[in-house]
Amino acid sequence: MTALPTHRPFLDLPPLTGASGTVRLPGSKSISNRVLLLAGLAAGTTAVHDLLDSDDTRVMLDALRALGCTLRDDGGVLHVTGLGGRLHVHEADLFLGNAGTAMRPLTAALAVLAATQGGSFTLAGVPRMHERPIGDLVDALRPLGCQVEDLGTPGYPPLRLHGTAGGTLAVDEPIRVRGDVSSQFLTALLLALPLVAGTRDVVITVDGELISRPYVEITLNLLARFGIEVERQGWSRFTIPAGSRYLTPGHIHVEGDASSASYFVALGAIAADGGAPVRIEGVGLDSIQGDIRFVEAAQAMGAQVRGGPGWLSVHRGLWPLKAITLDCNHIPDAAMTLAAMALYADGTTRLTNIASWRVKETDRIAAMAAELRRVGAVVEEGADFIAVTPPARDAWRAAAVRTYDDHRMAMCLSLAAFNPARVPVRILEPHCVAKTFPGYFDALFGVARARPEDVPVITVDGPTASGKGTLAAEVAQALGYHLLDSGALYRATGLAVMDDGVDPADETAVARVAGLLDLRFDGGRCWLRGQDVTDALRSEQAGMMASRVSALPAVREALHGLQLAFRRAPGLVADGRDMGTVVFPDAELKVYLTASAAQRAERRHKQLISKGISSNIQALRADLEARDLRDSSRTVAPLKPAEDALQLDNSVLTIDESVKRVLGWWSERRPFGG
Ligand SMILES: O=C(O)C1=C[C@@H](OP(=O)(O)O)[C@@H](O)[C@H](O)C1
Ligand SMILES: C=C(OP(=O)(O)O)C(=O)O
Repeated sequence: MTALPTHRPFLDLPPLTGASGTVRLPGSKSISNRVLLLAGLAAGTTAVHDLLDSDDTRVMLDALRALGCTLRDDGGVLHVTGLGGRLHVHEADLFLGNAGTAMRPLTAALAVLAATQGGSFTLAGVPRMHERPIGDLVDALRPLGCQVEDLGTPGYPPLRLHGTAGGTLAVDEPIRVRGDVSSQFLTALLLALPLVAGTRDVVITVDGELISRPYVEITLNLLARFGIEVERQGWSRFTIPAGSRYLTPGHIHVEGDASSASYFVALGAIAADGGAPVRIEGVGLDSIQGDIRFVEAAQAMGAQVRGGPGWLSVHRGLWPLKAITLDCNHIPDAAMTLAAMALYADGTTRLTNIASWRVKETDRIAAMAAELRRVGAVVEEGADFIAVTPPARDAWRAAAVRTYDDHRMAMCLSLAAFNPARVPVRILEPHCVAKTFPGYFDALFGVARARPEDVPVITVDGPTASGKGTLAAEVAQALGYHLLDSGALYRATGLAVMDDGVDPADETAVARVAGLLDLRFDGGRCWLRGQDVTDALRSEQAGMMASRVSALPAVREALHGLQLAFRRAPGLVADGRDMGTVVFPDAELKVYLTASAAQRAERRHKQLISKGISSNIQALRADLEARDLRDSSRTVAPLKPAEDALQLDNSVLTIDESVKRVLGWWSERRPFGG
């Protein structure tokens, strides 16, 4: 399982200037949750390849598990052994988060199963899910004989579905469902009703105009993969033939998510102007997802897109982008990305026929209008449209934008960071991307470029054992910034010098070792020449050696470029001894961390004891004082606070208190207010 993003109150994006490189997309949410349900209803085992791992699929997996399906992860391939249409568990309380693709289809499937085999199931979600309509689906199920009880506001989750064994359903007459609020109600019936199509055709008719039609095509496509060939007459009559049974295809592959692709198509259109394109892998022009047609909309705005099976490649074409007016009913999710692209258009972009935006993760028309205005755009909204006029160059504002627990708000608004005014953007509650794209920001920073001088840096300098490593790591974690433990570079040089038997006093030889340092930081571990040296770096011996080699000017010079390269979006926290004075003299915040020698000796003593290493506190203190003296009296980059550094004596502060202090200073310096 991939790690879900850390919960942090905000993520600041520096002004971004360009983009190129490759993004590998996570799996499609719509395909993943349909495949999981179909595999869960079928007999036998289905091997699902490239399944999306996100909030929406986790709630579906939890539900299947609770219902008695067997799930086995085998090196990234999920083997789902289904129920074969027979309930194994007759009572369960299911929590479905904010996943429409879990709530609606499971409601239909469990209503039918409970009504025919007996059982009682409650389906609930997050508070917003309890504001998302489901009445049209309930209204379709009740006349069949399904018992659906409203546990809250009628027409909305939570619901209880129950029934007694041996019940039959009235499916001889066509089953009517409204299609103008969400296509997921029809999808839910199509996925569930093969359960009762044993001896007769089951017909579903759609009342009212069906919206979001391409999602119904995904449903039909995947039903066919599971052996069920639904006959469709226009968009108003669907027949599930008598004798339909879910048959596992054995293996099934989930395409990359076409809605997730839209952010990178937009990125290419806005920012890939330097030769190399933004390449998107995992979804291509052969996709079965309707949102692939976002590509046409992006092309109409000026994007240059090429593509093939499983890939897209995007360049900037027209600039500024061309404003468009578009009926977006066929691409309700990706259309939000057009609203963000509209920030860079040559006039007013008008997106119409998007009333369903109002009943999704949030009221997306209202939310998008409010947040685009916050960055400076002029926005008009109506019941079913939004019209966006970009900010004039000097009207762009550094804004803290709200995301309303809506993944797409966070991803769309990140595109505002390419503004010509070079103002940063603060994304509030950025972890909401976990609904469908947990790694979104990493993917974005993997391809987006910022000018180094626009990337914010916080430096934390101070004497040995002052706790700067811990403080810097915590601050970096809180802000989602990169971390440079510059001491580790010197320690690693020290280790490499010992390894190679180089004389630590031979400046030229040591500098050569430093210049060729093959060092990699990854997930809190550090590899030197392919070997994990995380613990070795912390040894007293490495520390003493670091202090010696770091006094050599040629060594400091050799490591300088390496250190500068850590300054990458979204930002950097750099800890060391000369970060604020020499390496990042333009850092926005410089902290000089101190603690009394007695305190530092005691901390180091405790640290060593906890590792089972005995030590003498007096000797430690003498060592520290000797090192302080050597570090502050050396001629190159002596240890001293930068003139503009803020001093923090943490002798009597807890780590949390120190972190809070630094984050407080930081927020005072940011342009977002509050
Ligand atoms: O069936 C699906 O997978 C979906 C259908 C669409 O919803 P509506 O039919 O409610 O527009 C879409 O917005 C949603 O993200 C996924
Ligand atoms: C509307 C969306 O989700 P859901 O599947 O919960 O309807 C979406 O992902 O944009």
